[in-house]
Amino acid sequence: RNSPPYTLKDIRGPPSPSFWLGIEKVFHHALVGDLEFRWVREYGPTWMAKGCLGEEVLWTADPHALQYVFHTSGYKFFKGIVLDKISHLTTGDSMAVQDSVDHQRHRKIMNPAFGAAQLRSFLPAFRRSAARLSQKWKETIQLGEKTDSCIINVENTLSRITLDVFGEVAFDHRFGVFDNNGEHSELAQAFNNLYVDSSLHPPSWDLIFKATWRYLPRSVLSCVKYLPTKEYRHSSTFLQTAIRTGKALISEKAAGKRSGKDIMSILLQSNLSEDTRFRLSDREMHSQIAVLLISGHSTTSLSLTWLLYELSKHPADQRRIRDEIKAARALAEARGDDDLLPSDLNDMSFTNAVIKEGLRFHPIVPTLIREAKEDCIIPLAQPIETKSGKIVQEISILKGQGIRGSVCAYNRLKSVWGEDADEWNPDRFLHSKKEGSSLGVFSNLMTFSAGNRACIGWRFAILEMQALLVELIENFEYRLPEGVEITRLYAGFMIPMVASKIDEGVQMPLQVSLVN
Ligand code: HEM
Repeated sequence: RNSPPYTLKDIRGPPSPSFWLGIEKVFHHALVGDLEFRWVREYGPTWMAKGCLGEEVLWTADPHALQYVFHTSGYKFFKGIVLDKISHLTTGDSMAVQDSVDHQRHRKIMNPAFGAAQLRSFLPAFRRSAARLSQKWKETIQLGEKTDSCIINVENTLSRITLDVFGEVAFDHRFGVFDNNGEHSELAQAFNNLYVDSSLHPPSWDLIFKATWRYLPRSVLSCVKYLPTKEYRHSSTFLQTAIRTGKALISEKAAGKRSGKDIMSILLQSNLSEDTRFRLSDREMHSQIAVLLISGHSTTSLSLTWLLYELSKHPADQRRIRDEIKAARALAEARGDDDLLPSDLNDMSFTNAVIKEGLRFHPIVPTLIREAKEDCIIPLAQPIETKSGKIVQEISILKGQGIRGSVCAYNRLKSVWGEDADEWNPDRFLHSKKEGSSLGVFSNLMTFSAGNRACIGWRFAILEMQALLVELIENFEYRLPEGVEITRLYAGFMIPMVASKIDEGVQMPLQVSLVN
């Protein structure tokens, strides 16, 4: 080592506006990414910022630091008491709150349901739901004043169709949310505004309250769910609904009413291990349904929503995708196939480059939170200057210190993506020399995280995005409506809202026209 290990105290970063709130309040009110992009410009890809009660937190977008924290260090970092507790409130004893050996046990049972071959069998269901969505938009347009175009809140319909298709492929169950706007679905109601209620613009008292959790005994923390605020009430209601739904689905399967190749059936099958130590308990199994519901549909629908937003600003890219679809369809027809196969979707190089650029530009999980379980040294790819002017290439972290992995800032690092990293340019993925990924599970992006806790559903998400995007670009053109300003806010996920209509909740109104 050519320099002594520097601790968090030595690392430069933005000044803290207050001891009580640190940068937390400002962070939760800023447009997603704006502060982190600015801090990277000012301090380099690694900096220190104080959280509530003066807590020193290391923020990093540095590829080596991210690789170490999320991948090579194994289970040396966990999500921290606050995130664990919040995840527990909404997903019970799911894999999202497990650590070390238990987490490995959960992943082992879940993995078979997310293999590439298994996922390919979901494509017809994705394509059917894409066709339903497209039919619905056509009807909406034809009923409108102009008959060839109208403004559609694409976020709302995408979120409902992805929940329905998730019910089908994950549980062999029809939630029926898409057709009736979710009015008769207890589950859809439980989802309604879940993220906004729980995480948008948290009040100061709550940020400070959460910062005290690390000092509270577990018995006190277990009472948090009874707090009469929107966040805690809504999270508990969601969990109860999801667990009730899970129990009903599992008993239907046990009674032989449903069977098949859906995710739940494979999970139940893979939980039949002879050795009970490797099985999931009933409670863990029900909780898995909650985590799958939370992570399995709004993630994809929000990512697609942001992608359509970006395409609305880049009509030439829409045309290029449409040309590619035409060529792929011609090949499929020549083969005698009615629809595109997974291999056709994978061969559409520009369309896939657009999906990658969308995931790079708008990662819906913009920041990942971790806490060190033991002292360790974090390596840096890009050296930084300390407060005393030393240039350092590693930082010493103590047990209990917090880390924020800045996915949005890493995804725009010039050293990784080139000088035009802040611009939308799908072609970068066509011309990049390096194939495969060196960080994360997909295309060198951190969007699905990395290592043993990386997104288990990333292949699922890509296939579903391909299937929906092809339908939605083949049939429609998108533009931003006049005078509408979309804003990116943090509510657990990066959500879109209309700047002047925050009180209307999550939405992405786009001008959608029929393709001539
Ligand atoms: C574009 C869509 C998606 C994105 C951007 C995304 C992103 C992520 C990220 C960043 C994590 C890591 C969170 C952390 O470590 O704090 C994660 C975990 C997870 N994701 Fe996804 N996800 C997507 C789609 C999906 C889908 C479709 C499923 C299920 C079908 C899914 C299931 C999960 C699960 C179960 C975990 C927890 C894994 C664990 O703790 O081991 N995700 N996802």
